[in-house]
Amino acid sequence: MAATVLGKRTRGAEDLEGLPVRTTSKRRTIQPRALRQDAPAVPPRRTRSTAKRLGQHPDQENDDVKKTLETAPSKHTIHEEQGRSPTKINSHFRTSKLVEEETPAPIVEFKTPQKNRFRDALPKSPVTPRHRVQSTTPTVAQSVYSQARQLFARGANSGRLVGRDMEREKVSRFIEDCLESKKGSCLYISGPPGTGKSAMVNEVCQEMELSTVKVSHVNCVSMRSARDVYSKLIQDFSDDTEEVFKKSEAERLKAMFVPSEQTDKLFLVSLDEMDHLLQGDSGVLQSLFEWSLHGKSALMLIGIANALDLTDRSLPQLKAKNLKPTLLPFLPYNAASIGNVITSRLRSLIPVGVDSDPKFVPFVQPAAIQLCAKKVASQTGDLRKAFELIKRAIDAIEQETQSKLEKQIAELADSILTENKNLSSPSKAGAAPRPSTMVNYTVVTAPRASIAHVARITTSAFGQGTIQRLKGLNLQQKAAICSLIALERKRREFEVPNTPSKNRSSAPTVKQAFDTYCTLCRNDNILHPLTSTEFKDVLGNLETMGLVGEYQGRGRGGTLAGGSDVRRTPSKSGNVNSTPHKGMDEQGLLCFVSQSEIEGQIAGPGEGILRRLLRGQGL
Ligand SMILES: Nc1ncnc2c1ncn2[C@@H]1O[C@H](COP(=O)(O)OP(=O)(O)OP(=O)(O)O)[C@@H](O)[C@H]1O
Repeated sequence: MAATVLGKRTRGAEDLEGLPVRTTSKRRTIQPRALRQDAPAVPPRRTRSTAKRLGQHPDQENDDVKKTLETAPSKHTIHEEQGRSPTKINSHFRTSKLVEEETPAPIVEFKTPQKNRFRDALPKSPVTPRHRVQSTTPTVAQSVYSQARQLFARGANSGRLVGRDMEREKVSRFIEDCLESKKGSCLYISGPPGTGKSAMVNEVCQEMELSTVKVSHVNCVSMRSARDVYSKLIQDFSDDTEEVFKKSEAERLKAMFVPSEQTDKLFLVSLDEMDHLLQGDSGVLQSLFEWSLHGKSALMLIGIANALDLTDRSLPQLKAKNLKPTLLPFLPYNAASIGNVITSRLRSLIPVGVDSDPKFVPFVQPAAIQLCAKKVASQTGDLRKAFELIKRAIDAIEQETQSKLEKQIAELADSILTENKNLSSPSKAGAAPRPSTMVNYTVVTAPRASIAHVARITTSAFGQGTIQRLKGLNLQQKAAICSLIALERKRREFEVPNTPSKNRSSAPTVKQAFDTYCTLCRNDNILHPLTSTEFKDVLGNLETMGLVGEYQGRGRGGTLAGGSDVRRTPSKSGNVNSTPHKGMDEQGLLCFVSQSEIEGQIAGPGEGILRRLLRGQGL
């Protein structure tokens, strides 16, 4: 027996000779080739060139090799050897001293394989996905509408604030004055939610040179208690760890904000939603205001909340001490300002260099923006609400466009199948219009949300159904709706059934609506009609309520309700304020109220008049 490097005892050549061959294990019966006396040595491989050098014909050489291979143990034998455990092979070679001497083979190092042979076969072990992997359809997920939607998502950073120049100026001046005088002060900004207070303070602070000032923006909603504000300010401003155990946080802050000695250090603290601090210890807010209004103050304090009189009401001691913060109220946005913000955000999506009409607004038609703006301005003036509505309008037009495309594709597939069936007819496949896909649309060409989309959305968003709004109408407003419904019904009756008619895809104009209204009113002197201007004002009011809307034309695959008109002629699209007025007589008009809805709401005074108008006799 001989020992292997690993100390395992293996059988030497001598031992092998004396031992009986076990027939049960085939592997063990096979002797190493080197030990087999009958095994001829495998000649070294020779190439054609070496054969030539030796003066042999290459084919003769091949013959020799063939013969040798016939007599030599087959490759299989070698495989069998290779199939052995490397440890065994290793020990085998070490014990074959004789062989080593005769044929000095290169030392081959056999590594003991790890148990798991294929452990490292893959660079990363595969993991079975736990959830269904969803493949998103690029046409929908990455459509051109996505970027528009993102612009109106909550917290989206979408460029500089639009308008609010006076407020911007006041905030900047407050900070500049403090910097110049090297003295702190206090500014209290109030206003309803979504009026741009926080955004304005952040923007001004970012745009100003405040490298010499220590700045901290605190959102008081995120503070668990009023005292947490102290901790936050200490954390942001103080690097003096020595005083931690000597003084309270309030004392340390006071020493910083009202320094006993003259110092150039200035601190800027903005407290957003600061009314939250009043729920707990109002002393914290009181102290901060007092420090900022102190004669030696180094604290520029900007407090932000909704209530205009918060400082007077909740911090009465300030008044008692004759300390008055500068007040800056942010008034709610009016319809024009809301419209401007939305328009400017949408227009920011038009790529630089794209030649477009300066009045063109992508994704949402100007009239629809105006309706949204008017709606929001009449309710809260909260820009966030307006953004939400526009986002939903974009969703709606995207879905509508997508389903239209799918319908077109289905129709195209149908027509191809029909043509294939009828092989005798010449193929028109080449002539069939190819439906475009969502990815083919650009910011400029994508169908836009219309006033009808926004009307539908505002109706559900403001929780007031059509019925509710109809109830609040006066007689003339109801009369206008009744005559519009009568006119539309009459137009439908004149249409030839089952033929795509021009009439069906167009809407009555404002002029037609007015003429109809006058005709119906004068019929048996039912009602004294309004003048044209008065009638248009009535339509304007109804439009603001989302009961009627401007017809936007058919455009690219547009529908009566939500069609897109990508590039309308300036004369039509120039009407940013979509309220019908003089010169807009040819403007198409849509009524979003159905006959059954108005019928249910015309009970009471003037019911007879309205019913007769609705019947449309004499048209
Ligand atoms: N003039 C503007 N131009 C563009 N975006 C604006 C404008 N005003 C407000 N916004 C946007 O409206 C959203 C709400 O603004 P902000 O948070 O500043 O309102 P706020 O008055 O502080 O409301 P709250 O009182 O609820 O905190 C933000 O996304 C902001 O970017």
